[in-house]
Formats: sequence, C-alpha cells, structure tokens
Amino acid sequence: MSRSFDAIIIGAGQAGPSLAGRLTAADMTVALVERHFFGGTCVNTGCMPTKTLVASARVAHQARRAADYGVMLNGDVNIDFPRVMARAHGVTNTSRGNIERWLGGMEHLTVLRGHARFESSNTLRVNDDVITAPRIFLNVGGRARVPDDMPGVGDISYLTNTSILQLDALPRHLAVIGGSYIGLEYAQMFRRFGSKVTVVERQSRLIAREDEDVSETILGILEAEGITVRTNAECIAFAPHTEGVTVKVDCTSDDKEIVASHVLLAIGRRPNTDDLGLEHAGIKTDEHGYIVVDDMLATNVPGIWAMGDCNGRGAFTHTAYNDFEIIAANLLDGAQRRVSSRIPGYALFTDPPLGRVGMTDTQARASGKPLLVSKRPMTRVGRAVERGETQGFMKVVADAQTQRILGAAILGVSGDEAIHGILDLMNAEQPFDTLKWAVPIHPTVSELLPTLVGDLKPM
Ligand SMILES: Cc1cc2nc3c(=O)[nH]c(=O)nc-3n(C[C@H](O)[C@H](O)[C@H](O)COP(=O)(O)OP(=O)(O)OC[C@H]3O[C@@H](n4cnc5c(N)ncnc54)[C@H](O)[C@@H]3O)c2cc1C
Ligand SMILES: NC(=O)c1ccc[n+]([C@@H]2O[C@H](COP(=O)([O-])OP(=O)(O)OC[C@H]3O[C@@H](n4cnc5c(N)ncnc54)[C@H](O)[C@@H]3O)[C@@H](O)[C@H]2O)c1
Repeated sequence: MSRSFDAIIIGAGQAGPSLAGRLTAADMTVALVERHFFGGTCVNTGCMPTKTLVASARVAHQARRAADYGVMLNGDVNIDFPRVMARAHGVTNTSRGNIERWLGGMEHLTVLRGHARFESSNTLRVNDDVITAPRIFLNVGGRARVPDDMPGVGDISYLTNTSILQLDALPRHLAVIGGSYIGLEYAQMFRRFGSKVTVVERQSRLIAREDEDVSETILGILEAEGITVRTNAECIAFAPHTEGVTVKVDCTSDDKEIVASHVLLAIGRRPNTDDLGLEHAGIKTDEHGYIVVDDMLATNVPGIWAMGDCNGRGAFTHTAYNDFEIIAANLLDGAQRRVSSRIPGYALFTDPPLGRVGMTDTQARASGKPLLVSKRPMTRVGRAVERGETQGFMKVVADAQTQRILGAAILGVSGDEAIHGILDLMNAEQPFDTLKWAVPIHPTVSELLPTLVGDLKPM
C-alpha cells in the first residue's frame, strides 16, 4: 500500500518518539517506523538494564562490606542471578510498555512495525507499505561492533551488550574485550555478582580517552575488587576450549592466554546505516558509516535529518535526546540551535562513578590556553568519608584569562550527580568565581565545588 505523510521518522529510540510528539502536536501526519523494540538501545539493551544491574551489584558489594559499617549479616551474601536479571528485564519492560502506550495514543501518528529502507529521497519501503513524505528523520541508532579481523572470532560464541542480557546463569569466568564504558560497567557488576573477570584492552590503559590519573585510579578500584586487567593486548585471538574459550592476549608468548567461560565484546559500536538503502536517497555517510550532518543535523539531502547515535555527533542518550530538541526547536519554534553549542557531559557508571564535563587536562593543555588547575582527593570530602567511600578525586581545569571552566572530572561517590554543578555553570557561561559565594548544602560532594575552584592554581 502507498501512503503519504507530512513526516516520516525511522527508529523509536531516544529522539524519534519525542519528535513524533512535537510534530503531531503541530498537526502534522507522521509515520514512525520501528523494526524491533520501542525505546531502542537505551531502554532495551543499554542504559536501563545496565544501570539496573549496576544497582544490584552495588547492593551485593555493600552487603559484603556491611561489617565495616557495624551491620552484621548472618551468613554469606548470595546472588540469585535469574532474579537479578528479572529485575532488569522488569525495568526495561515497564519503560518499553510506557513508550508503546504513549505512541499508541498519539493522534495523527501511524506506527509501522518493520525494517525501513529508502527507495528514493522521499520514499521508503516497510514490508508491503511504500511511504512517502517531504520530511524524513533518521533515528536508527547503532549496534555492537564485531571485529571480523580478530582471529578466531567466527569460531566461538561471544556475547554482546544485547545477548549478555539473555544469560540465565552467572559466567564462571567472563573475559571482557574492551576497557571502556560497556566493558568496565559489565566487568565490575559481574565481578560483584561473583564471576571471575578479566578485562582485555588493546590500548596501554583503560578508558584511554580520559586523563591518565583517571585511568590509573579506575584500574586501582577494579583491581582491588579482584578484576584482572590486561592492557596492551595487541594480539587478541580466540579459540574454542572444552571449558569455553581460549583468549590469547599477547603476540609474543604462548602462556599469555586465558581460558574464559564467556567472552563479551565491548569494543565500540557501529551505526545501523548499512541496510537503510541510503544510496537510493543519495545520503552521504563517513568512512565509518555515520550519516554526515551539518550543525543543525540536516543531511546533504534537503528534507532529511539524522539524530542520535547514527550521526556520529554523540553516543549517549542525552545527546540523542538533545538532537531531537535541536531539530524540534529549529523546525517548529523558529530557533537557530546548533549541535556545536552542546557542552559534552557524560558519566561512566562504575562504582564509584566518573562524572565528566568538557575538556580533559590533556585537551586543555593542547588548546594552548593559560591554565589553572585544582584537584582534591575524595579522602578530603566529608560526605565520602562518612559514607566510607573515599576512592577517587575531583578536579577542574580553567582558562586563567577568561576565568571560565574548561573541564572537570569527579571520580568518586555521587560524581555522576555532583558534576552537574560544573556543567550548569559552564552552560550559564559564568566565570568560576560565581561559585565562590554559593552556599551549598552540607554534607554533600557538591559542597566542595566552591573550595575546588577556590584552590585553582597555575598548571
Ligand atoms: C550497554 C550500553 C549501556 C549504555 N549506557 C548508557 C548510559 O548509561 N547513559 C547514556 O547516556 N548512554 C548509554 N548508552 C548509549 C545509549 O544507549 C545510546 O546513545 C542511545 O540509546 C542512542 O539512542 P538513539 O535514539 O540514537 O538510537 P537507538 O536507541 O539505538 O534507537 C534506534 C532505533 O532504530 C531502530 N531501527 C534501526 N534501523 C531501523 C530501520 N531500518 N527501520 C526501522 N527501525 C530501525 C532500532 O531498532 C532502534 O530501536 C549505553 C549503550 C549501551 C550499548
Ligand atoms: N555510561 C554511559 O554513558 C555508557 C555506558 C555504556 C555505553 N555507552 C555508549 O556506548 C558506546 C560504546 O561503548 P564501548 O565501551 O563499546 O565503546 P568505546 O568506543 O567507548 O570503547 C571501546 C574500547 O574497546 C577498545 N578496543 C577497540 N578495539 C579493540 C580491539 N580490537 N581489541 C581490544 N580492545 C579494543 C578501545 O580501545 C576502547 O577502550 C560508547 O560510545 C558510549 O557512548 C555509554
């Protein structure tokens, strides 16, 4: 059947449904196409299930430490893994159901289930439906990257962020390939559930986009919990083994290999653009398959925009959602919002978490600006001491000339929340002195932010 709409949205991830809400409220007829689960990666195989599992893992960890707090538990701490997983699935299912109900009740919206593929620049096919519109919005997201050049990967069964959620028993030994967001969050949670865990990272340090002091401190935190970390793993190769999988991590020596019961591939993502028929619409992609967009998220083809992970301009739920906000504001509110004005903020949800905003110290140094820096260990943060969680530090780097904060990291308890004090200041484009007369609440981690900026010294 052929149908025409005012707009078509492909993908019900973090941007599509909200855009559908705004466009239909503006009286446009909209088709929203989703081939799999509503809510996309974050709700189904990303943020929501992982953060739910991180919460269970933290409870297990705290229970093991209970005596440190004078709380005596009678007996061992045991993990009911199916129950842990059921809790994560429950959170996902509730959220997915809410999105489905919301979209189901949206006036002027037609929801089509199936895979969408371009036939021309204004026409797509979804199963037997041929749909056309003058405005098309791509929110197709991404999926785990599987390295076909990694020897033996085709001979073993491996897990990705999707299939790991189908496990019904705890892995005996989980080898995590890739020591960044997905790898480290899963490594720590499975260790806390009771698995032996080895992280295998090709680079010389974990989460190598961050400063060295961040990588080193995270390494210390994970090793203290019994996780083995193998960096500089230049020759990763797999082979089937009677007990699971042999993972070779070193090129030069035969004994540099481990035998794992399970392997999780966490070495990055690839955009879902390879089977979208982009060539039929003439839409440009870069060498990694990301859709090329301008500062207002328009593709090279008039009337087609790309938002979220598939445009390569962000890789987080909040950046995908912000893409929706930018497009909606520009199209419907007469605004001129641009991606380049977005200040990058994100968190790594290990425990303690890493809250980050803006430049790393390394990036700040490379900028050539005159710099001020300040750093404080969490051992000197009252809240952390009281909670018995003093690992990590908070630090900030600022431009000495403009008095503006360039970047900050809070690796420590509540770092994912406290970082927003800095993020908000940067968004408000205020000098760091603005914090000086703030009266933060005691006892919090955030209360140390004025002290931190008060201690800024030339780098
Ligand atoms: C394990 C993990 C943990 C994460 N944790 C966090 C976190 O804590 N915080 C954070 O900010 N980010 C996190 N992320 C990243 C976050 O999930 C993504 O950045 C976010 O989901 C991207 O949203 P999106 O809308 O761009 O795409 P997606 O959510 O991937 O949605 C794309 C949708 O498009 C559909 N689709 C694709 N192609 C087609 C087609 N041709 N036809 C029809 N439908 C199609 C897909 O089925 C999917 O539903 C995590 C990711 C992973 C993998
Ligand atoms: N807390 C969060 O916000 C969160 C959590 C999970 C995922 N995510 C998103 O998901 C995306 C994907 O996360 P990710 O951790 O898979 O990717 P990533 O790109 O962040 O990290 C991949 C890691 O794998 C390593 N690597 C790459 N190729 C390798 C190889 N051949 N062998 C060994 N190591 C290799 C890299 O050096 C890097 O450390 C991220 O971009 C992130 O935005 C976010």
